[in-house]
Amino acid sequence: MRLIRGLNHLEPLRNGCVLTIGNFDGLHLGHQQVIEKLAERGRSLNLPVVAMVFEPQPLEYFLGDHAPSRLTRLREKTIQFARLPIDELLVMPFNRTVADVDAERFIRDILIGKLNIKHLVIGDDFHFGKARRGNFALLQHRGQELGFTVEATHSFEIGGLRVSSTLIRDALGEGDLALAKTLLGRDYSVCGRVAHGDKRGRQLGFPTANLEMLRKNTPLVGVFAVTMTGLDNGEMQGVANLGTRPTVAGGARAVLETHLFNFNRDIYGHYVEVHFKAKLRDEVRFDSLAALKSQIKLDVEAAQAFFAGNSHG
Ligand SMILES: Cc1cc2nc3c(=O)[nH]c(=O)nc-3n(C[C@H](O)[C@H](O)[C@H](O)COP(=O)(O)O)c2cc1C
Ligand SMILES: Nc1ncnc2c1ncn2[C@@H]1O[C@H](COP(=O)(O)OP(=O)(O)O)[C@@H](O)[C@H]1O
Repeated sequence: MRLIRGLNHLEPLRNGCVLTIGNFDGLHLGHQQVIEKLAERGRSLNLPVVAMVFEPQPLEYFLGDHAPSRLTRLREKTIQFARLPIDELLVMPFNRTVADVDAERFIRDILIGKLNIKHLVIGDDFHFGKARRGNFALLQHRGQELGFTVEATHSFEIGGLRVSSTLIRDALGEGDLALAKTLLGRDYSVCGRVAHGDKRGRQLGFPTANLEMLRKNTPLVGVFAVTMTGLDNGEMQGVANLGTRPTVAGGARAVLETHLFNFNRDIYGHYVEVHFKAKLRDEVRFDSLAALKSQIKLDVEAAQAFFAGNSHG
């Protein structure tokens, strides 16, 4: 998969492509199905498979802090996309200029001029262009004139539930990691680079690898049994706190802190992925560091019990 940031970095696709456009936040099972179907189309037409995402997501541009929390930041989306059968991920910066492009021009200059689309897959509620005037009907119309077909994605259901980013956000908000996993097709995870903290963890006896949650807000808070990948020794088990650390007055922005079992290495600067396996409890404010330390000891035991139970069945 090639990652292309902005149309300026894209040579016009002379032979055309098959395209889908969306937010793809979370790359959940519904998204994965859309990509699989698009890839089939690409194979039968012998054309490259392209996905277009906007960054920031349009709602974030318009609503700022009031936009729904993100499941996946761009880098995480990129990692998940790379696991799917697509050739190009086209990331379009979303700003006033893009928001103001009128729908006809978006079709003419971008979809045809640059991408030369032959087949397009979008949600039937997809709107685009200035004042959101572009929609499915317009695309179908222009498709007939300009020589491309348009297909609506069908909502994908599991056990009667319509898979959506919103449903996953709600599941995470309730700490229902099992439901999130069912909808995502994998454990919910967060990626990032291990950063320096306040060096308090070591004093407490529980060093923690810290990932700053760079997204504005996180749908998930609490203490969890987790695994970490990205280091050279495979999947490692640990316990993690995701939140604002009220005991040490952490700050407004959430941090993900992972204490790994039976591990004692400097991993600052490593790019890792933390996979959430089970929620152990909510984050609380303790009156003293001693009380926090006793609780962390119990959390470690609870997480180890979870892993021990799971390995037997
Ligand atoms: C398993 C675990 C559970 C935690 N639970 C809480 C908590 O409930 N409330 C809280 O304020 N901080 C909690 N913390 C965060 C600690 O305050 C934090 O790890 C410690 O201050 C070290 O910070 P540092 O890595 O910046 O040095 C928890 C940390 C771990 C590893
Ligand atoms: N078992 C472990 N789990 C997590 N990090 C560990 C562990 N052992 C050593 N480390 C290292 O120690 C660092 C965490 O120590 P800590 O005192 O919490 O410092 P900081 O406040 O900078 O996070 C991690 O970033 C990592 O490099």
